[in-house]
Amino acid sequence: MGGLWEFPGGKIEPNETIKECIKREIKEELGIEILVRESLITIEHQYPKFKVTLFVHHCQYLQGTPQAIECEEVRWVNLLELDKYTFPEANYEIINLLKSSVQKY
Ligand SMILES: Nc1nc2c([nH]c(=O)n2[C@H]2C[C@H](O)[C@@H](COP(=O)(O)OP(=O)(O)OP(=O)(O)O)O2)c(=O)[nH]1
Ligand SMILES: [Mg+2]
Repeated sequence: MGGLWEFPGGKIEPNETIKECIKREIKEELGIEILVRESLITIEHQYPKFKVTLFVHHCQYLQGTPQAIECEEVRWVNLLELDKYTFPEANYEIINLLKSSVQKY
């Protein structure tokens, strides 16, 4: 979404599971291998012009060096640093949940 930071991911293809989709998108967008783990949350969000359902999973890094293959820039940040970045509206629920599920810093 123009000018905003996003978590890597993308649209599900026919005959693909959510976990397969996440693994494929992370490979396509960042060039790294991950293990897709448990669901964190599913969010339905209505933007002014369209509606999305975001299936958010915990993921474990396996191997590779993250590269900005399909975006302008990639950054690996911790939860505190996330506050410095502007995300699409639907993402704030994810970020708040991540923060509340981690021991207070
Ligand atoms: N990837 C991603 N998409 C998000 C986030 N937050 C959010 O609202 N979205 C929305 C924007 C898009 O409508 C949709 C995901 O689309 P996408 O642009 O990543 O899809 P894609 O990788 O398959 O890309 P494309 O084939 O359309 O170019 O979800 C986020 O943090 N990451
Ligand atoms: Mg994408």
